[in-house]
Amino acid sequence: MSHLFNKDALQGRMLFAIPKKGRLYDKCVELLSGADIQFRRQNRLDVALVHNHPMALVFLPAADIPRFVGEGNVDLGITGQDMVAEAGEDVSRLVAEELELGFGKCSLQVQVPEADASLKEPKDLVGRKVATSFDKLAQEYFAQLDEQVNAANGGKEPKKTQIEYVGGSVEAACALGVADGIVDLVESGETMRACGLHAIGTLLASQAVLIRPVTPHARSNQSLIRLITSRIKGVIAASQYVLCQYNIHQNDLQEAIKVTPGRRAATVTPLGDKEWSAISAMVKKGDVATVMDRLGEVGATDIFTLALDNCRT
Ligand SMILES: Nc1ncnc2c1ncn2[C@@H]1O[C@H](COP(=O)(O)OP(=O)(O)OP(=O)(O)O)[C@@H](O)[C@H]1O
Ligand SMILES: O=P(O)(O)OC[C@H]1O[C@H](OP(=O)(O)OP(=O)(O)O)[C@H](O)[C@@H]1O
Repeated sequence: MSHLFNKDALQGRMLFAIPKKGRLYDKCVELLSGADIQFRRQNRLDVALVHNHPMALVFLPAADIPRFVGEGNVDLGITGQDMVAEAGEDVSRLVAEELELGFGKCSLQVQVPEADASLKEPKDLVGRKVATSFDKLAQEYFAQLDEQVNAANGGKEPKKTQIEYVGGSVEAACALGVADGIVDLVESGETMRACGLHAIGTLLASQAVLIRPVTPHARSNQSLIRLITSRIKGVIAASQYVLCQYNIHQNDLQEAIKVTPGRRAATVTPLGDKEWSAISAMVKKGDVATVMDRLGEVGATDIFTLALDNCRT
């Protein structure tokens, strides 16, 4: 069998980088399936050829994906916004965010032991030790705080926060005496609480994103990139929206459309009874109950919603 990492096997194929493991992996596989991107990932292989398109999936560490995308080694990629930010300005300026994917939502936060009453805000860590896997972002964040604190001190005995890189299990650093505080990701807060930590500051909020190079590679198959991007947008929209339908009297039509403006515009279909129209419009899943209440108030009848299996936006 020829090796998939052999250049010839990938020749002429659009390359799509996917996190090889971790928090984003399962959601990415689900998304690829929704977009009908068919592949079989062989055990231990980090490249999979796609059966039904001239493309290949490249499974890479989430942290490396911004650079591979920015430098045009791959045509599309999925990673976290935190990873793009941590890759630094030299990389992030080469990366265009095509779409927020609505999963992998978390925040990068400054956390300290709850028991340490001397640490109430991030500035209290100035001059002390902070452990993190996000050393670039933490350096920038604390460099600013150091400057503020030192300026307020009139330049006397300037302090510098020490950022310690750790590759994982960052939450253990305080208990192990490695650091006074940490900068790590928080979603539910369970890990943080289980370790007796609490958050005293936020560096950024993040979610998974579809990214592409700002300057596409000359070899890139632009029409396939557009097709795959549009399919992914459709799968994401279908997961975030429902279709809302109802009937409305002409006198109430304008008010009802204000409640359901749709993504671009609501579809208005005349009914047999000329004074009435049927409306269909996409509504954000989280807004459905309120929108239905409001429609009832403005006189809509026969209001219902339909789940979207897939769509193109
Ligand atoms: N608890 C979480 N909730 C939601 N999204 C998260 C969470 N933790 C991480 N992420 C997102 O997933 C990305 C990858 O994180 P993950 O912890 O899976 O890293 P990894 O180093 O690739 O995998 P592993 O931890 O298995 O080594 C992060 O950059 C972030 O965008
Ligand atoms: O707020 P929570 O919902 O508890 O999530 C936060 C945890 O998730 C991430 O780690 P992950 O579990 O992915 O493993 P890792 O520490 O090996 O990166 C992050 O580093 C936190 O430890």
